[in-house]
Amino acid sequence: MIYEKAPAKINLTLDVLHKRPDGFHEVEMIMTTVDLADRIWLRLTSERSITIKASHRFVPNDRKNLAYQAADLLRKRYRVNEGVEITLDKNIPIAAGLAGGSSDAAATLRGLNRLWKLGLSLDELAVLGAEIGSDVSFCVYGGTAIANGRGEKITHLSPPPNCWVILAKPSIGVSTGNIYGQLDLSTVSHPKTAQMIEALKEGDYNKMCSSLGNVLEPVTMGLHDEVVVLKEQMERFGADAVLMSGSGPTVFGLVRQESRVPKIVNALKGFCQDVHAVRMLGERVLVD
Ligand SMILES: C[C@@](CO)(OP(=O)(O)O)[C@H](O)COP(=O)(O)OP(=O)(O)OC[C@H]1O[C@@H](n2ccc(N)nc2=O)[C@H](O)[C@@H]1O
Ligand SMILES: Nc1ncnc2c1ncn2[C@@H]1O[C@H](COP(=O)(O)OP(=O)(O)O)[C@@H](O)[C@H]1O
Repeated sequence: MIYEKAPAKINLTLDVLHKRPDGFHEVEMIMTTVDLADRIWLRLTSERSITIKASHRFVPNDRKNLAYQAADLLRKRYRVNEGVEITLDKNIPIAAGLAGGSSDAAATLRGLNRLWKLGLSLDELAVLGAEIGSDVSFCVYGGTAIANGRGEKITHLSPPPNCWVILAKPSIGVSTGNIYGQLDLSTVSHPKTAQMIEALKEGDYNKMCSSLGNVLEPVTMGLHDEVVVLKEQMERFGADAVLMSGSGPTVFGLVRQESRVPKIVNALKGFCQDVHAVRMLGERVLVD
């Protein structure tokens, strides 16, 4: 039995440069992993099947599950004859902009590489991950990186300065495809990506806070007032800086001073059920 941790990511920046002929958007985004994670167990089975056991009622337990797709891809590509039972203990909110499914797929790739003794490097797993979804390559490594292309071209960056991250997810779901589809590139205000890279390099917390930006935030906010209200409340309760992650609807607040965290969490819990206070992980997965 092999165990893998599948952490969530947040977007410190998310910029869209243009729409591509293949329908995807060319992005430039800085992501970092946080200490809110799904837990995954992989067990060899004698039958050649892939079985998913998921603890959450909104998570599919068939081939629609991204962890299933990761196992199926590896099995076919490397002609593996063994089967696997994948048990997912979900802690990351679903369809939240936190890459939960992508991280499960990435952890499955890392774990099966060990269980099936395939001897692949993280770089090779990241290339395979891109076939499953745009965020899977980043999740293979974790840590902090800038992603280009449709999200699969990864350049590693310095970890963020230490702070708390408060995540709050309103009880609505958004479709990533729909949010990208409604983006009007003629009106976007681009985030300060270069300044964010400097902030990470210098370990400058205040500069990191003032460099946060996400071009998808106004799109999701235009569709869901809950996200606008949540961002305003988090700012009012005292987070140092607040941004929506990915295509949303999760909003995160950065807080440097530990003593302020419980107050902000309790205030948010008054009107939002899904609130987590976590640390940035910052560092990459240690392998190979
Ligand atoms: C917005 C981001 C930011 O990290 O994350 P989430 O909000 O999902 O966490 C990602 O770009 C989401 O990546 P991911 O969720 O893996 O997307 P995919 O499954 O590859 O694509 C879902 C749909 O989103 C759109 N899409 C995705 C990526 C991209 N660069 N351009 C796009 O236009 C396409 O319509 C695609 O059909
Ligand atoms: N392992 C998984 N965990 C969560 N959702 C999954 C998984 N596999 C497939 N899905 C599907 O992917 C959709 C998006 O889920 P998720 O990855 O949590 O969102 P996001 O990309 O916004 O972070 C869900 O609606 C769910 O049906």
